[in-house]
Amino acid sequence: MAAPDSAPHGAAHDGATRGPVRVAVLGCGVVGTQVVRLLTQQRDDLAARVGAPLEIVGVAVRDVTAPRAGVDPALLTTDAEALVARADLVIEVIGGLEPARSLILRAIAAGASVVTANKALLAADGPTLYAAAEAAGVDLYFEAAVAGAIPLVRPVRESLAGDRILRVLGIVNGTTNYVLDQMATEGLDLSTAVAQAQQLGFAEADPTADVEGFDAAAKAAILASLAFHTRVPLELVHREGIAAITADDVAWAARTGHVVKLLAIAERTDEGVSARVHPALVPASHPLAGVHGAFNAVFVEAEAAGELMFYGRGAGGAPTASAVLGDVVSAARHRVHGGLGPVESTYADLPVLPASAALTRYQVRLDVADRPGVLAQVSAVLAEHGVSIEAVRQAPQLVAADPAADREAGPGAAASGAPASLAHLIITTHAATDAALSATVAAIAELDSVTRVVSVLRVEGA
Ligand SMILES: NC(=O)c1ccc[n+]([C@@H]2O[C@H](COP(=O)([O-])OP(=O)(O)OC[C@H]3O[C@@H](n4cnc5c(N)ncnc54)[C@H](O)[C@@H]3O)[C@@H](O)[C@H]2O)c1
Ligand SMILES: N[C@@H](CCO)C(=O)O
Ligand code: NA
Repeated sequence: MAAPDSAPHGAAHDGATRGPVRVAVLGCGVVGTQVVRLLTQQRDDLAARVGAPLEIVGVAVRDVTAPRAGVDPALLTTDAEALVARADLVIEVIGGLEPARSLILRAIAAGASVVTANKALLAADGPTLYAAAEAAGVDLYFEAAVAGAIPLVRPVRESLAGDRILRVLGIVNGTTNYVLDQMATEGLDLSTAVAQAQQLGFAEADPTADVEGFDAAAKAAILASLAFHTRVPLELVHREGIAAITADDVAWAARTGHVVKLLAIAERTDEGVSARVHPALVPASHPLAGVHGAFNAVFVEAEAAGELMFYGRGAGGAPTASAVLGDVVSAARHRVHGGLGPVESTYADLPVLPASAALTRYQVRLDVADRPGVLAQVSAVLAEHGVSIEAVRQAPQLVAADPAADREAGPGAAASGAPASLAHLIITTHAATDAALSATVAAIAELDSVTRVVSVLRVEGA
């Protein structure tokens, strides 16, 4: 059958059209440049896979004079609003809430399908976008928003749609994994490693989003919502970043057979669902401990499927563009042949529990006076709070050699005049709630024999 001359316009899903699918790209930074490159270089393959050519009708940028390798300057425009009105398919790779949200809504209202990599926006206001797309009968795809190149959104939404997902656990932020890995293997400090991640194109425009766990929390909210068919708002995702992780934490992790990782965990229990992001000690023998650089890895546990592991590049221009292009092909095929991708599924509407209810093991490191009865005092506090000890290890610690530690040791320690015998206690607990552990640690810190609570880290994956 000969292709008609007219291009598919607006929400035309009649399957009769075979003209080019008009594609607008919004944003031409790390990801956008690679999206344009792939759209250009893979033009013939993409046309064959879609069933019609993909025609780039424009690339919206802030500054048309900035050099962009491999992007035809004639395509650049600063008028994103006019551009979306001329497209059948809009790729949003600007990031952030505005103007991305308004442009996506404008595109949807004009009948265009949308592909976005914007987890911040989806986690903050996904339901508005999903509802608009569903009402307009267009696709909204976002594989690149979670774990970059790794197919994860599609498997959770589609491949596992017949199963019951119980848990999602993994590393979903490439920047923080890169940083923690560089601290562990190269001895770099946090800020140097973050600067490297920025240069390599892994980090968000504001890398605080990575370091403070906002990026991972957004991904956890998206994953939990998809996995449990329940809206899990970003505000209910417990979030701790890696800013407080020290070289000392990383070194002690290694000494105790662990690696520090920033984990995102979404769980379903009989009571409801929860999502949390925090650094955790992972046993060196666990597969997640072997995830280096900006790689991501996610375990999905489903009732019938059992445990599945997804691994690959979670950040970077080309890997992220790969996920964007996969979505572009799906959405463009629907423009050409008819059909729609999955819509938001929230029918289960399970209670979203505070993550403080989650049970985890902890490792608590303390500087204590090395004298009889100290261990008994510390153990008594744990017992009083119902926190059960799994293991205790003691190591000599020359705390008096560290002036900062002397200051923190407080007047009591100074009065004792003590170059004293100090020890480092590493206590691993059995599973406890956040609330029980926090109360325990506060009480331990009050003991005269405890000069410093050095760190409290969760232990996962054992
Ligand atoms: N970089 C990655 O590894 C990665 C991975 C997965 C997802 N993402 C997501 O992809 C999106 C883009 O990320 P990035 O790393 O390419 O960011 P980037 O900062 O490199 O690129 C964004 C571009 O958008 C431009 N822009 C800003 N406002 C604009 C406007 N009003 N009109 C047109 N252009 C505008 C900026 O000038 C910039 O060039 C974000 O949502 C990000 O979270 C990035
Ligand atoms: N800044 C993000 C990009 C991928 O979403 C990361 O480091 O993982
Ligand atoms: Na992905």
